[in-house]
Amino acid sequence: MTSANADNLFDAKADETIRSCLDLAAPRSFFLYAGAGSGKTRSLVQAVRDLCERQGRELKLTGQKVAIITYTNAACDEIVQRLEFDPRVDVSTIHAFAWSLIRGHDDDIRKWLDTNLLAEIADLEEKQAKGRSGKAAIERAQSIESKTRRRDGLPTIARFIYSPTGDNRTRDSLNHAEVIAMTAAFLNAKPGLRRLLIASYPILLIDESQDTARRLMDALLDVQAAFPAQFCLGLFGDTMQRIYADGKVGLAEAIPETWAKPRKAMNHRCPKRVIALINKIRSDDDKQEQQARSDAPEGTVRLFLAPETVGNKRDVEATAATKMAELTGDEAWLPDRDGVKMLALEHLMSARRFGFEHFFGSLYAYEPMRTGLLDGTGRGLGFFTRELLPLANALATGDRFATAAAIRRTSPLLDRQRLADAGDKQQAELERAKVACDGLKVLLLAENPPTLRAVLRYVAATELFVIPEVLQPFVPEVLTDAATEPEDDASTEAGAWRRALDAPFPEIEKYDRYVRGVSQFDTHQGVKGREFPRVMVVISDDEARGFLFSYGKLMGTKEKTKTDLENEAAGNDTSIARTRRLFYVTCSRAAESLAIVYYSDDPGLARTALLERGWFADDEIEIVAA
Ligand SMILES: Nc1ncnc2c1ncn2[C@@H]1O[C@H](COP(=O)(O)OP(=O)(O)OP(=O)(O)O)[C@@H](O)[C@H]1O
Repeated sequence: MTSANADNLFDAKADETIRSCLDLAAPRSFFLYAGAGSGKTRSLVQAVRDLCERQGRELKLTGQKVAIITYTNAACDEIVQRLEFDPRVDVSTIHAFAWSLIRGHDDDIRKWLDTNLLAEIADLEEKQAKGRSGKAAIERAQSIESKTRRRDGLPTIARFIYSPTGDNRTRDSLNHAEVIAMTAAFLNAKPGLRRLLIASYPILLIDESQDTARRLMDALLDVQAAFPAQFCLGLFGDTMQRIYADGKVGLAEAIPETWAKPRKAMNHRCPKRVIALINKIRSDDDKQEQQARSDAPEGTVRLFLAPETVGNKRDVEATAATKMAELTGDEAWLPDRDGVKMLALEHLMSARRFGFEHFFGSLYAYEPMRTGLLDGTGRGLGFFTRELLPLANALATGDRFATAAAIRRTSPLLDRQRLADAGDKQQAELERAKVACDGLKVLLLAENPPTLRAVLRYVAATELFVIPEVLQPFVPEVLTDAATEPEDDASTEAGAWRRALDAPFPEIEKYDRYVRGVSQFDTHQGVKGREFPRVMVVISDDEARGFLFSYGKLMGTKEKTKTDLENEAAGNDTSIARTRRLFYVTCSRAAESLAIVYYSDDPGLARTALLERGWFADDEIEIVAA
């Protein structure tokens, strides 16, 4: 047997254990505990495929299914495809799965909401009584009012609705947290729902279980404890990769003795040098060590240090990328090649680097829009990304078919009924559409790209597309009230749009690529479960402005605070532990080479601290720009 083949079998025992657990006649629950790149997702897919081969007939006869819960919609699609759309398997996100269990239980939902809203209102009123007047008090009063209104309206709602991927802002809709909390509560309190769950899904597998909403995880653990012989709960995860606040702390310790606990110790993804680094990062946590494949390349890791105060961060990153190209001999590292996955700490850092900050930052400042902005479904966005952008691209390349297709889809100018009504003036109508497109092309290709506002007005004047309601206030030259909010009012949807419309049109394409996940950029959290040949991790505590993570503390340039020490002593999570886990996730995405660009408050001190800790060798650290 060649050594690479032997590597494939290195953790075969774990797969064998999982295989024996997935048995409809004698199910056994299990927790697969394994580090990054160890093939957890691969094991999951293989185990289900194998089960379908062995007992697929039984599943078909009983109508029972295997349920798989993944973390993201992209991960769902990936697994569905790898299982070749097998109808005996239901793959969904936790939110979609939870909703599938409780949807239609409208009376129970109403009762739960009523009790929950009452408790929330009581809590707010108590705070209001104690608190001082000011902005927080005004917001609390608004919140009390809207919750009271929502509670009063509950009896009139016949059917509650929910979209796992949407904003859920209508009065009959539930929000994400409510669906999770409700499902957990119903599973705890309603034996019928438990029985329905295990009868429909005798096997439930959860990928990335370390980040699964803890309330639901607890409820599922309880169901398993009540029906150990009828229900197999299979958890795949890595506690070192718990990066969302919602995940269950201490999951590994909560697993009952009776469960199988297979382990995998080989990392099939990363080169040797990256594995050595992530083993070091992990050594301050649970000390689990991974082994590289025998055919794994050595790989390259570099830490580029620069001061937080450096003038142009993009120059630093370009210098680092060029240096990586030299070191690895891999030209795909060169800055203009788009071959590197750039991981920033948060979305605004990506928007700044990729060049869509004006548009994105303006809308991102308006909190209620964030979910819709990040998945591209928010009000008004489709007008730019799904209607205008395809037309703009078609016009820019002179593709007449694509141009016709882009306007035919939704333009009122080519509306069938309208053309039919035009009778012998049909030709004139078609000519109007052509003239409108020609004018748009001139506008878009002008030396100075137009603002979104200019494009919006042009489209309204030519009737190329229907203007969505949220953008209508910005069409007239003399603005209506909604569009003339104070300059800095980011707390309203109209205020956010007013500023976003000042962005140049080319930002739309970048924004669109970013949210579709096909750009070079992503966040540290956004890439869990994925892998890329070349990864650049960009770190700047100042720029991220977050309080959840602190690379300064992790890298040894900032002291732990009193709260950190207290949390550590009490066994609670700390910002250092959180940051360490996030760093472990990002570094372990690299399949070939890894660059870390770290903007530090004290690069010299960071260097000394990291050398002492042995994370990097002396010649692997470079201080760029002073
Ligand atoms: N036994 C194996 N032989 C060869 N390649 C493997 C094997 N197991 C996994 N791989 C490859 O290693 C990579 C990582 O696998 P996978 O994504 O399933 O790991 P994971 O444990 O889910 O990772 P992470 O926790 O880091 O997201 C993939 O490219 C996969 O195809």
